[in-house]
Amino acid sequence: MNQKKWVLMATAQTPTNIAVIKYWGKRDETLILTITAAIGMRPWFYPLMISVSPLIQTTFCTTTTVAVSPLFHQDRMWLNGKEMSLSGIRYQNCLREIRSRANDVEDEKKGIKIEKKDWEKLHVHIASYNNFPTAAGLASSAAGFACLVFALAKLMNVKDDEGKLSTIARQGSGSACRSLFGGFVKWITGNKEDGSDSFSVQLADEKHWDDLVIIIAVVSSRQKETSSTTGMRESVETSMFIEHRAKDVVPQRIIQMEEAITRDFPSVARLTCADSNQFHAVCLDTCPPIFYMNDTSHRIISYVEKWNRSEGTPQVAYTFDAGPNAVLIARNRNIATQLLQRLLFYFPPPLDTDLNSYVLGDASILKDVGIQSVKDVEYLPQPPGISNNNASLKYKGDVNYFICTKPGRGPVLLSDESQALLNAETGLPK
Ligand SMILES: Nc1ncnc2c1ncn2[C@@H]1O[C@H](COP(=O)(O)OP(=O)(O)OP(=O)(O)O)[C@@H](O)[C@H]1O
Ligand SMILES: C[C@@](O)(CCOP(=O)(O)OP(=O)(O)O)CC(=O)O
Repeated sequence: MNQKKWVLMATAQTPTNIAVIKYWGKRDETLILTITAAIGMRPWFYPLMISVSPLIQTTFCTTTTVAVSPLFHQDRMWLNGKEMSLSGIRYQNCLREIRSRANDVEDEKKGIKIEKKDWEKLHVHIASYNNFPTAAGLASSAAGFACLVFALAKLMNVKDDEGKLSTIARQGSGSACRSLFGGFVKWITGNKEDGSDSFSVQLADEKHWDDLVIIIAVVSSRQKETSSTTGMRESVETSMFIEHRAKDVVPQRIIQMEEAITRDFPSVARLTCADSNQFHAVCLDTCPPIFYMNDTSHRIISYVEKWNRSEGTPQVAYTFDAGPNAVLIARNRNIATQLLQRLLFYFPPPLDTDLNSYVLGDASILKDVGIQSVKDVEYLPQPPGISNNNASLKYKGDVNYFICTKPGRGPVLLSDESQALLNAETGLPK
């Protein structure tokens, strides 16, 4: 290793993912091994071109820069601008595993040569930023740990494929195991005690079903009271229902969901809604009970259920992770337009809201709905099938904002150094 004062960096971006068959319950807390398989989809990656600049932003993603330098005296991490400790077992396990797979790295332009054996002595700096609420039931740990492992793997020239990397990300957070791929991803339970057969596989990539449209209703950005880690531990300890779910329900649902992903929307919708409801029923069966959804979440469920029933076949699926925020999957753009129209009718923004901050992501759906300003929302027609008595039932301000997006891709490396979160000379946050 040459001793000049250099800093070598890599920056990656990873969208978060939503589970359509939920992971809830561990059989090993340290290695993070699940009691059931789980299937997730990658919805939250919608490139949003900002017209006045060449910047490409993404909706709901984590950006992580990792750096290595002989200047660094210890491993350090900054999350959303604040320094945090890396002493926790999850971070330590990820760092140890990835370091053990590091290879020789050479950057001829910068005159940097790191040999495989040097990695044990070198320290890393990590800066990560979530452009969405952290620890609020929007899977920040999934995007966060997947992005960290992916970025470190690139920096350290780790040759393992995404499946192998998923076993490392899994040790940061279970849901991160599914986040190394785009599209639909299955986390295989595995049987081995060391967890080596508990990894993820891609079932279908993001292009396989790209007419799906996803609308996320962010009902609350507040940090939830019971983290997923604590919640699922308490469910395993106290819920009788969780065993039935793990033994008799999820194995069949996984098989059915894999079949349905061949573009059978009604089956995907039925399975997704049923699994979300059952996961929340397990939370309720936990002692003390865990309430992740709120009245707004319940209202959204009943609107979708009524609509689906009136059509005779599901048009929209809903699913809720460990929080009140709804992820709604529409079978195509036409249905998504109707869905957004209905959502805006029931949950109009307060009058002083800028529409561009109320509907984020692919806001072009707003045009299809025929809305240009907040004022237009007031004149939206009443959704069919509601009696006039209920027409006045509007819940202004109960949804913080909506995001329109599509199935998305997996982690990507950002080659443009201006997007790095660490300074290229000091390796400290910019
Ligand atoms: N960008 C990130 N990089 C590294 N770690 C992160 C990042 N974002 C979040 N985390 C870790 O994940 C923790 C939050 O995980 P938690 O499971 O409580 O919430 P969540 O993932 O947002 O919600 P849920 O999993 O229920 O959808 C944070 O306290 C932090 O330790
Ligand atoms: C409801 C879920 O979102 C739970 C996610 O739990 P986490 O992956 O956040 O938990 P840990 O493994 O303890 O970090 C369902 C899912 O993503 O499958």
